[in-house]
Amino acid sequence: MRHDLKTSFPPNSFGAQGLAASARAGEPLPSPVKLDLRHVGFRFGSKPALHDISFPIHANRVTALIGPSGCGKSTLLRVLNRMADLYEDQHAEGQVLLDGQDILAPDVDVLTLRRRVGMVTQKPSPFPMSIYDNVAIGLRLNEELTGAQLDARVEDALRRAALWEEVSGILDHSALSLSGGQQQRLCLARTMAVGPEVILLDEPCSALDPISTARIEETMEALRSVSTLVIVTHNLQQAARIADYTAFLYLGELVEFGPTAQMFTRPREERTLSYVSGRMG
Ligand SMILES: Nc1ncnc2c1ncn2[C@@H]1O[C@H](COP(=O)(O)OP(=O)(O)OP(=O)(O)O)[C@@H](O)[C@H]1O
Repeated sequence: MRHDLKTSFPPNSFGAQGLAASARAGEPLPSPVKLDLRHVGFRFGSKPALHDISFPIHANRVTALIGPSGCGKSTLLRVLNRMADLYEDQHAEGQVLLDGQDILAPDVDVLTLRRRVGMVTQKPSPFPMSIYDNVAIGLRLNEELTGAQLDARVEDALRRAALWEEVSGILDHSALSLSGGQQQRLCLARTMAVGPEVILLDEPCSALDPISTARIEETMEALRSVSTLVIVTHNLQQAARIADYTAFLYLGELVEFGPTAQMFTRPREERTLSYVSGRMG
């Protein structure tokens, strides 16, 4: 069933028409599939959390994962760089093809995978070392750079993460002395610095003020030319502003996936319509 937002929503319903207005216009330009999720499932011990999820993540595009709290957004993001490998009782099923190769296969080198698919977690986790070293550590491990080149790359990553102006004079201070929002931007800089092909962002702006949020959104926009981005967000306005594609999850299932403009203006599913109109929280 197709819906016309103009007739489906009462005038004072939660921002649906605003979302429609701010949704990225039209169809995203075609691009190859970077990650292809095929029948992905996930269990915490015997408790299922994701069921039979299949959709493509397009290269050099931003894909937003939206849905009510507990629907499995973070769990799905963690599947994409095999974070769950750290826990014995957590199990993913199905296939996730990265450039055609299944990253859930047992013989995949997880460290190499995580260099290609970087993640910024919801709760910032800076290393207990200086601000500078937090960003430089991955660069030192992966590339041979002179001191000046390293300095330039650290500065560039911190600028893109909208943090440089706050930390340029205290680069040798402990990262743990930063505020929560600053730590989150530091973790974003750390991930971006090594140039992963895919960047997974779990609520990257949840602890940020509006100015930092706008800077991060600009960064995501710019990163699309070099990376593929997957972002979990509760902020539907943000999804509408920055995502080319949106996947709506509910109770561990994929309800609908499509171009963001379509998801916010002409969703195919009644449940998507309820969620984007604020009738389902
Ligand atoms: N370590 C865990 N052990 C057992 N169950 C878990 C664990 N982590 C998450 N879950 C469950 O898995 C389901 C999905 O959780 P997940 O954190 O992925 O949801 P979410 O959509 O990201 O939620 P939120 O928007 O609140 O962050 C929930 O039912 C949650 O209770």
